[in-house]
Amino acid sequence: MIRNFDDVFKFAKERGPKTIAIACAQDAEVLNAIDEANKIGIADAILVGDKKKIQEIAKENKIEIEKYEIIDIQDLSEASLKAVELVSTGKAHIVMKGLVDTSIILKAVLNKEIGLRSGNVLSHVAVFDVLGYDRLFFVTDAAMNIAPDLNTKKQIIENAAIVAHSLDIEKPKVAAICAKEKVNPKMPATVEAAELERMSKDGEISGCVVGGPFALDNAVSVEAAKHKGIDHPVAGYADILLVPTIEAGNVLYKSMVYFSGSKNAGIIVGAKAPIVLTSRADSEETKLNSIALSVLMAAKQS
Ligand SMILES: CCCC(=O)OP(=O)(O)O
Repeated sequence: MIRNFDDVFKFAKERGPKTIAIACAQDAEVLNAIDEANKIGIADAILVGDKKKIQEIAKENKIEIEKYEIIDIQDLSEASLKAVELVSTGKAHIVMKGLVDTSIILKAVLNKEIGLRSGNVLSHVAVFDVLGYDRLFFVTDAAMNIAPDLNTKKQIIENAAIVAHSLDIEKPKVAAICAKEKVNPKMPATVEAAELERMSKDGEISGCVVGGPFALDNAVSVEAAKHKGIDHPVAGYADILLVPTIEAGNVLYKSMVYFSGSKNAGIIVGAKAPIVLTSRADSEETKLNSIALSVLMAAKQS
């Protein structure tokens, strides 16, 4: 079982290298991250984007850019489509978002002719290595699904469970996070959380154990759960934190990055191949962690 990012890198070295097609690669953090991933032997890259800018950034950052194939496309949508096409035609295993809006790259991923649709719901999974915990947390969905309905939440959970499986966590515990741990008909998220637990018990959700509703404290802290008198196999032991809406997820994501200094990674799953997708403001380290995570996902999917 993989418990932290050191383990993620250890296993990515064993299960990689994988080739990453980077859409709009003219970004210093992205180029430094992919070059580091290449140096440690987990990834190779095809850089799609503004060649002149890519070469300038490489020179400023002392990156030996000759090692990589560059496909010169300046238009962001066209570059995103080309990166996706490289994956759908088998020339690369993973797509990575460079200096481009999430909506543009996702439009390319969903393109009917050359996209990477699989028929499943696509969702974002952020992985956090939090100081003081001996396991990784999976937060979903902080970036894509705005206000998922019950069935979409089920699929978001199953997508996150697949990511956990790629990290050798066989039966992840999923907490459906709400503002409180009791069902309140005035709070629809609590009603749906209880329904997700029921669906899990009845075998309608695969690859994990779901509990809910939980507030964040009793999902991640055994002491908090005991203090509140909650006796449940998921209470205090959650691996996957299913948030009710994108606002809750995005605030949790950015709180963990900016207030707790947690290490993190992010990918989109549910397509035919993993898509590395972090916040534009995330660090080079986060982008490198995300590459390592995507290598494990690609190894699982191939
Ligand atoms: C994974 C977080 C998605 C996000 O908020 O991205 P931006 O900060 O680039 O908007």
